[in-house]
Amino acid sequence: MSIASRKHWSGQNILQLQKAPATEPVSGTLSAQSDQRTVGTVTVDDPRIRCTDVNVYYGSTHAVKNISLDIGRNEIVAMIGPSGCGKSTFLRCLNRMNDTIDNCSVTGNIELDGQDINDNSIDVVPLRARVGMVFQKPNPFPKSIYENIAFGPRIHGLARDKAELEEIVITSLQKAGLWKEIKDCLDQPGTSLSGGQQQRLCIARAIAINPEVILMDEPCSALDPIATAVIEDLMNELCTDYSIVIVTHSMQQAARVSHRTAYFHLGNLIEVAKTEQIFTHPIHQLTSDYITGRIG
Ligand SMILES: Nc1ncnc2c1ncn2[C@@H]1O[C@H](COP(=O)(O)OP(=O)(O)OP(=O)(O)O)[C@@H](O)[C@H]1O
Repeated sequence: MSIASRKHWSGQNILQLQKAPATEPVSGTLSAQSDQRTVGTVTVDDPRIRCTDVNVYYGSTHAVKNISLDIGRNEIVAMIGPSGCGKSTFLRCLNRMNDTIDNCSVTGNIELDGQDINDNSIDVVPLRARVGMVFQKPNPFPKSIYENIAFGPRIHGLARDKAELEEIVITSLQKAGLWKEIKDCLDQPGTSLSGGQQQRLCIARAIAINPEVILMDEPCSALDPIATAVIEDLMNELCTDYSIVIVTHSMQQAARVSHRTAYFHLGNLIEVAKTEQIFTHPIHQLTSDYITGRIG
């Protein structure tokens, strides 16, 4: 399905809002001075992930402040906001990637299918398979295309034999929209692919270990517009099987791909709402200022 034929809003009205003169007051918004409780509904029915009162500290720096947010099943949630507002830090909480950072501590509660992911009994290796991650810069292993995909299922024991492993490799590459392009060169290094193909290889690698959620941290920032459009179309297809959380600096991208958008500012989650509403009728003054380019 192409971006144009998506069932959710495709972002046509953003520019209209961005054209508003910088001095024009935006009616019906809360003032920037009001308290920083999140505007909008942070919960959804039967969430895949439920975050409650999450705080993250780097030493004495309070980077994420008391954030509560649900991620629904088959939902794409975009996180937007100015540089340094805590989007990536919050994203990394969802599969405990912050555990790898020395002075980083996380408080609050994060549940995946009702299970506390920070509980002592949780093994982060299977957790990170269930909540996969795609990074800003494609990072294929220095191995063949085939091995990039086969490695995860092999170490997680997902295939009983070679034939099953091969089937996982093929299915994952098909789901990532890469199979037709590379089916005749599976032995070539993953690094020999173009940037956009490498990013889809990384998505296929995440898919191969049966994730429930895929986290994407600016997955298109190193890609050209055509490769970006391919990834965006792919996200639209993948959300029939997975929940997706994407951090993006591109409001147009958030508008095109996401069902809900969360606006972050200085470590706070300011507002969360259906994407169309955020970009056409934001409630909070800070959201409105960001959408209209007054802060950035
Ligand atoms: N490893 C780290 N050690 C110390 N402080 C950090 C670390 N990573 C991030 N920070 C700080 O935490 C805050 C939030 O950073 P984060 O990278 O999460 O923001 P962001 O919204 O994703 O920014 P950007 O859009 O620029 O990627 C910033 O003040 C940043 O300097």
